[in-house]
Amino acid sequence: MPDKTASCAICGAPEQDGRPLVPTENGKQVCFQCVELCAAYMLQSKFGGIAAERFSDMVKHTHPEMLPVPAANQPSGLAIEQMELSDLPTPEQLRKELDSYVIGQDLAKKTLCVAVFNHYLRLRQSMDEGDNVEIEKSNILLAGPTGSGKTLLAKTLARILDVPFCIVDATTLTEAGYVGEDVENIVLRLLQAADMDVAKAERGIIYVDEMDKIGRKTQNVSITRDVSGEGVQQALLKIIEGTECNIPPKGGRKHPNQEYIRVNTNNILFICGGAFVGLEDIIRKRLGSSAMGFASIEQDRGKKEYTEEEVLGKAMPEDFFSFGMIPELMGRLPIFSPLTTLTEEQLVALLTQPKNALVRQYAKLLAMSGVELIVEEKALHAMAKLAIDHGTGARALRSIIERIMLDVMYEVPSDKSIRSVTITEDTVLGKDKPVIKRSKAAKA
Ligand SMILES: Nc1ncnc2c1ncn2[C@@H]1O[C@H](COP(=O)(O)OP(=O)(O)OP(=O)(O)O)[C@@H](O)[C@H]1O
Ligand SMILES: [Zn+2]
Repeated sequence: MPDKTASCAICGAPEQDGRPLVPTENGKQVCFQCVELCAAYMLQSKFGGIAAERFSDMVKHTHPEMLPVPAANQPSGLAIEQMELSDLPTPEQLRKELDSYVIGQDLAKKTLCVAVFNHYLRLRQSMDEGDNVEIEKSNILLAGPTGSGKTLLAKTLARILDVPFCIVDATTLTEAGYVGEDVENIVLRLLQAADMDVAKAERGIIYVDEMDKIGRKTQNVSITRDVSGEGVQQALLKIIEGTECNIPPKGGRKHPNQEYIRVNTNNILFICGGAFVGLEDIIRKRLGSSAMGFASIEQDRGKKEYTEEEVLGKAMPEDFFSFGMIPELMGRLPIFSPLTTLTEEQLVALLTQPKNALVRQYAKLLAMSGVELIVEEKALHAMAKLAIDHGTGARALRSIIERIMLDVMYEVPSDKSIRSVTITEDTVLGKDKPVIKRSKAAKA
């Protein structure tokens, strides 16, 4: 056992708040933060940021006593069920937190924060007895182009609230009895994300992606059953509106004589997302050319043109019917918010501003070898333009920057003389190499 006056052999921090130091083989001790830092560094350099993040997540569960004590009054990190009403982050606080991870998408952020806040108010209320005004669950539908941040928004909110979260691809689901994934399995996923803690899972968030791909195909004259369409929507509907599920603990097919875990989906918040390509046109058409069309007389007289976000913001349930969405399901997704295509400026911001922005990640990796990374403004714009050409939103940025940084990341660790690396517009366009500065000693 470490003695009372022990301190970390790496950073010198004393043992505090009953957080034990980790004994090493030579009799010294290190603090857990240093252990975690080293492990995260090794994982990150070998397997990337995801591995490091997973490791941190795992530590949270296996060694909660080792973690820094959360600062008082900090909204994030507290389990919802332990929160006093005054501790529940307000929509405004949620929004601020989201802003440090997600660029743009103002309307979606606002809508989500209000909806999520109300959802957890509802949850608290259902725990109070003798109440008779029942607040209905408000699941959320997000529509917007691929790589615009739908999944990121849902995931980030779940992390801020510290509730279990899982992502499900709607196209992999089938109704019970068909080949594919049973809809109930998505509840199992959430349960797994909650470490099989049923009470915790029942307060979690499930993000269902690719909702626009499970439309019923009425136009289809085929006599084969519509396995991926309406049936899946019906099955989803049941879970979304709230039902008692019997989950086989190992997943897969149900067997008789198997023990099930009962999970009630009443308080699980569903956020559904899809690209819904063409939605904007459908809404413009419905609203009529006199109201918003390109050739409208008002517009000729100088009335402003409606933006993508403004038009999508006027979406009604019936606009989704032409995607084959069944009315009952739309009725269970009463809150809707559009996301917009990220602009060049927003993509540039995305590269540099969020806490885990790509450029920041590379800068940090290089800094660990004592090398400074400089990315010129023009280079950032060139990357954004390339990403726009790809048409996959922010998703293209990662592969673009990875390609640019490959040689640098390869060379730097074995060349101790390198002091800084500058990425120019020409580097991005493939016309030139990154500009590398070396220390004077090495030059001479
Ligand atoms: N608005 C944004 N702000 C910051 N990062 C973003 C934003 N949009 C997308 N990204 C980045 O791009 C990646 C893909 O985004 P995301 O998975 O949220 O897209 P999506 O809208 O869900 O697309 P899809 O419909 O294809 O699932 C994310 O990992 C995220 O880092
Ligand atoms: Zn230390």
